[in-house]
Amino acid sequence: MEENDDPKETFIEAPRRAHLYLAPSSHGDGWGVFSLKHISKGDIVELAPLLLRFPEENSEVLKATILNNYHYEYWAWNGVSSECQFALSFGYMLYFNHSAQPNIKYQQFGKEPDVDNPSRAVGLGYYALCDISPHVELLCDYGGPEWFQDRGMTLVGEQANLQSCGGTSASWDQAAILKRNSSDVILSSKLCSGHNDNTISKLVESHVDGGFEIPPYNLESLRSRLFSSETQPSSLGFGSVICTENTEEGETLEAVPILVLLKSAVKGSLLETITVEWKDLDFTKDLCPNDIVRVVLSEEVDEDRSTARVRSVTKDVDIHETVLLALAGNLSLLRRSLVGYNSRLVVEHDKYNAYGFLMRLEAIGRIRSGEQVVVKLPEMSSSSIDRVVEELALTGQLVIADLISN
Ligand SMILES: C[S@@+](CC[C@H](N)C(=O)[O-])C[C@H]1O[C@@H](n2cnc3c(N)ncnc32)[C@H](O)[C@@H]1O
Repeated sequence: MEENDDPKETFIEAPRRAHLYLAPSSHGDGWGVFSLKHISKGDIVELAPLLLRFPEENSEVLKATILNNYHYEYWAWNGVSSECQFALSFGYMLYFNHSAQPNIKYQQFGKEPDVDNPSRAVGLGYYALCDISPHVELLCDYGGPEWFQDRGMTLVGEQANLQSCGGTSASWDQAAILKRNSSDVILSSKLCSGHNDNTISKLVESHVDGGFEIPPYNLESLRSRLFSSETQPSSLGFGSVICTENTEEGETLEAVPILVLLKSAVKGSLLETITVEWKDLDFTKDLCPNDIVRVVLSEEVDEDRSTARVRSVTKDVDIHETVLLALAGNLSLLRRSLVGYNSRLVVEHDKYNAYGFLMRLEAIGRIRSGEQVVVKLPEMSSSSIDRVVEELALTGQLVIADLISN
């Protein structure tokens, strides 16, 4: 490789602790996940909790939105039979693209909840199947081409000259690297969601021992997690989002792509706890002339349920009918508060498609390294969350849970 071809030169200064970043993928026209640093075979590349157990009607809701392209499915015992349930992940794992020659694979930590053990919670950890060079896209196997066929999508990138474990030649995804430049690379620069090496080794140990049980969020703990003005982070687990370096007023703590959902789709579901409404946000530009935004939805294209396919469609809707969801990175795990906050969410970008919007977390005042990051949230959002958590407490549903109790 020629010296001036060094792909690293086209990147923004490496961030401090976050090794993963998002950039345009060579697999499809959306984002993909890349690593700034060399990853060794067996390393855990990402670890995040799962939001589990969507009630059946919410699973249908999920399928009718863009989240149909992002959820995980798992089988849970309902006391009589096993049933298919939906789960959503946090962190960057939401943005891993598919390859039949994957270089990462997931491992589940913790055991799924069931009727006898409703307090269990689960996390996912992705680990490297082989050594992976910096700036090579991290790709997992969605379970074959059927995943794309079911959604009426075209699978791309299988012939690309990629480094993968089963792959042949190139150690760099050259085409993708040349396509990128610093302005379209998103770095998770200054946050970590409370997991550290110690947490990871404990998780791995627990898994080897056959799983563990975790206390669920109940009404009280969820409310305090999201709305408390308490500034002391919990020592372990995913509950607290911590700033990893000194940050000045107005600087970006993290920027992630967001998904746009219809408000009617999330109302009353678990998703309501992790979404933000347009009116809760600050906008850096006049984004939506005529208040119209393009949303990606799903629709069933076959009446026969045994062969039903769901495909993505776009629709122009009024922004007041929509909510935004930021699952990648740490934004959905932030503690939200009406008081004692030190950051705010800002929406930035001039495109309206599902891959275009960026949600940026900006520091209000100076934030020191090690400090918990708390985001400002207007009062109205808390009432809807109260309703949801009360319902959850009544039905014993799990919400995002710490993987390790303190
Ligand atoms: C879980 S998301 C992955 C992140 C996505 N690229 C994004 O920007 O949001 C799954 C979606 O990524 C795209 N995708 C993933 N792997 C692909 C592949 N090998 N070929 C084409 N599209 C792919 C499809 O649009 C799919 O619905």
